[in-house]
Amino acid sequence: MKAASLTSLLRRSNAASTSPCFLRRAFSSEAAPERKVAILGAAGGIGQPLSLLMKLNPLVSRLALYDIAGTPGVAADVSHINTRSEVKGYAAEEQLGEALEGSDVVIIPAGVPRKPGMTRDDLFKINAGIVKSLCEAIAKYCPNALVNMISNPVNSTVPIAAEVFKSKGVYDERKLFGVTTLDVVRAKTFYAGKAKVNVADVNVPVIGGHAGITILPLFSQATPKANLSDEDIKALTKRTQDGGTEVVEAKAGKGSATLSMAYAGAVFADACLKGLNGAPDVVECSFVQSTVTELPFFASKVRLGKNGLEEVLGLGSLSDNEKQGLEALKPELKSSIEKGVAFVRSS
Ligand SMILES: NC(=O)c1ccc[n+]([C@@H]2O[C@H](COP(=O)([O-])OP(=O)(O)OC[C@H]3O[C@@H](n4cnc5c(N)ncnc54)[C@H](O)[C@@H]3O)[C@@H](O)[C@H]2O)c1
Ligand SMILES: O=C(O)C[C@H](O)C(=O)O
Repeated sequence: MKAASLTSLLRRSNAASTSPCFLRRAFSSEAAPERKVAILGAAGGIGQPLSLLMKLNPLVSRLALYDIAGTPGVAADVSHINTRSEVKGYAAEEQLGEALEGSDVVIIPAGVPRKPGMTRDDLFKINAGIVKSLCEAIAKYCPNALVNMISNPVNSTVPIAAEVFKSKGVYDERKLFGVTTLDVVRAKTFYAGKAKVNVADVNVPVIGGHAGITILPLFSQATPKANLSDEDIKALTKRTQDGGTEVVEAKAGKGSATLSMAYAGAVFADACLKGLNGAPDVVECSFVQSTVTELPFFASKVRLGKNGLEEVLGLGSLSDNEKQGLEALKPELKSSIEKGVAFVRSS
């Protein structure tokens, strides 16, 4: 596939929230401001295709690729692509500061993935420490950057990041995002298949968190409307909640979703960049600090703008099953959030 057609794919994926007139300006690199994006974990299963997709994004002028292993090869490879951004690879911990300095957006897919039989929470032991140390560096070198947290368990790693930033005196809730876009991507794909509508026209909000039943797709708000039975909606909900496990099992020990996640991560980072650049009506779902429920963090539709998170949007009206799903997810989400907070406070 030619680079031009991949970038137009990214363009189309966000077309619902932007006017065609804006798109013409935003995707002309001459008009776009300088923006640095850093990817931490850039040589991994997600990191590599995500690096490729961010290299294809004309809103990026500098791309910093950081990993503790394998970065030089990935950076050299990606840097040969004839698109706007200048690529630099950073391979060792002492180079992390330089990788981060001046970043507008930092994307974090660093950490271990699941194997069959594991929950996302089983990754906490290893990934909590990785995320904590990376966030300490972000607090030091680019405290104003928007942080896009991909590393699992997202329900805990986002609170970990918040606590680290608070402890360093740099926390700004408008800058921290748990990336739940893959849940939306899946919900759209599965809904389009069942409803037999064009997937490019589909919108489905997904709320809650990013693990099992904490992932709550709101198919009652899906558009275009389709006359699906309760059984169909239940099956779609379960498939969306189990989407990650479906991939983990299919990969049979060789990791979890990487390509679809790279796509989802690129869509969300693109939305952050558009917001920073002043595009109107940039709306995505994300796991953020929130007051829409009694939980301190929650995924819902959010509006992105020049300062990052401009507005956490309400949940809208829920079906009875969705209301039950919302109450059912709260205890698990609460305990995952508390686990992340406690990890930082006790260390
Ligand atoms: N949010 C989501 O929807 C979503 C989707 C898929 C995967 N994930 C998560 O993303 C993470 C990465 O998955 P993957 O498949 O890319 O794993 P991977 O093992 O293929 O890659 C992880 C990369 O992180 C690097 N890394 C480890 N410690 C690091 C550190 N301290 N600093 C910088 N880099 C470091 C490794 O060297 C490796 O290259 C996992 O935790 C996975 O569960 C999240
Ligand atoms: O399922 C996983 O472990 C990875 C990721 O969270 C996903 O949803 O694919």
